[in-house]
Amino acid sequence: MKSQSNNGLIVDSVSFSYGRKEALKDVSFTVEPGQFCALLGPNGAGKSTLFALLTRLITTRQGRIEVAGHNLLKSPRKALASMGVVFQQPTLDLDLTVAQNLRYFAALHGLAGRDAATRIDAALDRLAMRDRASEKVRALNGGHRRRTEIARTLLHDPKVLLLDEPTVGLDAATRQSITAHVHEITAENHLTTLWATHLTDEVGPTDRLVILHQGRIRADGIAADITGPTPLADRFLTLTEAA
Ligand SMILES: Nc1ncnc2c1ncn2[C@@H]1O[C@H](COP(=O)(O)OP(=O)(O)OP(=O)(O)O)[C@@H](O)[C@H]1O
Repeated sequence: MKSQSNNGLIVDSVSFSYGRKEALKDVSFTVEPGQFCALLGPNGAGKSTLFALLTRLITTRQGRIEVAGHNLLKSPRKALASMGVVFQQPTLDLDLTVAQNLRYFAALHGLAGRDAATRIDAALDRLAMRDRASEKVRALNGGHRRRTEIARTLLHDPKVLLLDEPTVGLDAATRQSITAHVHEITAENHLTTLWATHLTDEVGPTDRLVILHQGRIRADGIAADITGPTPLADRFLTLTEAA
């Protein structure tokens, strides 16, 4: 996989250690534009460490990361500008309305006036949140807060979407609806989406699937090809039981 490039996401031979603790060991995979890729791993697999590297909260010189054709180490601004991120912990201001949260974020990206308003309306429409634009986030349930965050991350027209366990704490129906929204957005806008989760029911048979365990990739391919006739939950247990 050396030195090839695409407009999606490339993770090439990436390793990272916290002191002597190796959290990622020679991790390589690529996600193409238009693809929804589930990054599935149990607690401690290294998902958050990989997200921290992808968003440059931490850095490593071991390996290469490319985002929408931009090398994260050499062109961090362009790489980060191409990226939309939903972190595991919600980052909305609870005392602002949905629209105010989005307006603030748009301003951070240099978007204002009619352009910002149009983008905000379109993003809220996309997540079926337009009728809640003037509600304070504090009044929303967990699912609507997550939708607001996903709408917010679409405002600057990112090419690559990163979502770190975005359904944590939500009920099954809400998780299903948010997963479906993100699949649709990925296909419609030809986005490259990386969705970290430890829940096998969030992975569809046609999804791209990367299974991470103890910092190493245990499987990479289309989910149905990885599982064969075995249910994913069972296959996942087998792959992650092996040390
Ligand atoms: N700051 C840190 N210092 C030392 N070790 C760490 C640190 N952060 C994470 N680790 C270790 O690195 C490994 C990977 O952790 P990471 O949080 O990336 O996994 P994860 O897949 O995101 O798990 P979770 O689903 O529990 O968030 C784990 O063994 C964890 O204990």
